[in-house]
Amino acid sequence: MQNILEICAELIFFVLTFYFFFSGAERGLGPVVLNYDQCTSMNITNNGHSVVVQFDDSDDRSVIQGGPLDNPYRLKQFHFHWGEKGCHGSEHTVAGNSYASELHLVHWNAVKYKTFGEAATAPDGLAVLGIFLETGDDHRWLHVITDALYMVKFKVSTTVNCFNPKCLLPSSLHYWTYLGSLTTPPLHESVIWIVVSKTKISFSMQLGKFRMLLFTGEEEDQRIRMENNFRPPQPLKGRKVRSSI
Ligand SMILES: NS(=O)(=O)c1cc(F)cc(F)c1
Ligand SMILES: [Zn+2]
Repeated sequence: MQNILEICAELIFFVLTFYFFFSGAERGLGPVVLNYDQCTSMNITNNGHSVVVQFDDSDDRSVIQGGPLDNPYRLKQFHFHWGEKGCHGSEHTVAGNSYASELHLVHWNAVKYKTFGEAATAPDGLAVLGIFLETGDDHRWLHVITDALYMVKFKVSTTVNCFNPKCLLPSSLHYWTYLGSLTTPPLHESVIWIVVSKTKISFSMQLGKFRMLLFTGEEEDQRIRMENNFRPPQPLKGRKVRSSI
């Protein structure tokens, strides 16, 4: 009887070791690598929800790869979420703490899918790099974007040439990653989230320029300020969050 129990215990130990070794739970996360071309930005748009800078994604000139990603993902656009005051405005929190704003760099899996729209509905379709913004000294390169915001106060678009968003990113990209969803409707569960742990972008006067934007168009009677365009964090519901550190 004793021998049978010992054999069962060894068998269970072997199965669990095999699972953890091959499940990837222990596999280290490598660095995330950004290869952005200097001149693929096209325009900046107030789309009535946020301010979005869109990129030419017809080829692989601007991609993100490495880390949790199995192949390169093409840069499509970046946009921001922010609050009306204080340190509320980010869509992720760290140990329960939120930040004034959060930058999202949106990429799509052009290796597996033909269009962004198709990728946006697939579980491995999108990779969004999230960077926290906090109030402090104004950021030397963010002004290239914030100086253009007056041109898109209403729901309009204007050109932006040769803006490489890599200038907004921290030097060391330590991150957390998990499988999640778009944070705005249609909320597709199609995002590999990569949230940078070290805030880099600080802004104070510049944040005020985001809060001067309007949700409404020039032709509309109402003038509604664009603020609090963030979705509060949602329950993890069993999602595994992995750390690169
Ligand atoms: N906020 S988000 O990055 O999840 C996002 C990205 C996107 F391309 C479209 C969306 F509706 C929402
Ligand atoms: Zn977003």
